[in-house]
Amino acid sequence: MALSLAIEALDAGYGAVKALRGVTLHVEAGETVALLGTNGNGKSTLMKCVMGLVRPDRGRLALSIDGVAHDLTKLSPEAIVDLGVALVPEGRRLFPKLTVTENLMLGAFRKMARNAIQQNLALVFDTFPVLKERRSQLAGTMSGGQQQMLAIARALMSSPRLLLIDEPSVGLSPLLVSQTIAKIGELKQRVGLTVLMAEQNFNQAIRIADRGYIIVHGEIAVAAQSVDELKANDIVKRLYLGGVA
Ligand SMILES: Nc1ncnc2c1ncn2[C@@H]1O[C@H](COP(=O)(O)OP(=O)(O)OP(=O)(O)O)[C@@H](O)[C@H]1O
Repeated sequence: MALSLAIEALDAGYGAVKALRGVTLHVEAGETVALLGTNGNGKSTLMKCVMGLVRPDRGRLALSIDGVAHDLTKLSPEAIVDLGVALVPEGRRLFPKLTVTENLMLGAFRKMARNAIQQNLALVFDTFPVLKERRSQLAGTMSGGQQQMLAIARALMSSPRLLLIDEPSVGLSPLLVSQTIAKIGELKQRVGLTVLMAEQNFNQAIRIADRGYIIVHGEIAVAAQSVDELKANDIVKRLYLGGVA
């Protein structure tokens, strides 16, 4: 199944707060695209728009699945999950008093066949052995890194083709950030996912990204076709690489 995402001239916000202005961005099937920006620049809002959790004021938001376009602006979050999109939210949003397995089961969706759920469970336990070892442990008692793995694994339970990952590095030590990013890269190879990852951590994100965008004050300031192009950009040098633009 070939799935791609196209966002054009998107405006979104919260009343008087204009969080996104004229955002145009695309993610092609099989790509890993980084959406880079510091706090409050609109990354989470963009992810929520794709999931149907925030309704845009203007613009186009569409998935193409095997050449058939689906307008996401009119669909419920459940219908968007049904189409093969899943979000790993910022701050994980796990259920701390539920076990690892219970959290995972909540990621599977209602209409899924029992054997598909079992297959997904086997896949995530194989990908994240620590979750298998700790499957009966309460999510809230696990380390930050393990909780991030669980949040990613839970999103995988709905068999997504497009995974949106919102700031996987938040609250993790440098080593755990590195391990989490490597795991996302590994997963991508393994399951053939398309990934849009919001990150503040430029150097970690570009380890697995094919290309990236820089978002500043709700607008796309840089759209680069490759990581090399991103690194050579003057705005990127100024913001992330300590250079003088
Ligand atoms: N529920 C909300 N109500 C009002 N304003 C909001 C809401 N959520 C976000 N905002 C504002 O929208 C803007 C974009 O926020 P957003 O969370 O999308 O940015 P971000 O780049 O993901 O940063 P962060 O990492 O802090 O989440 C900010 O000015 C923020 O204060």
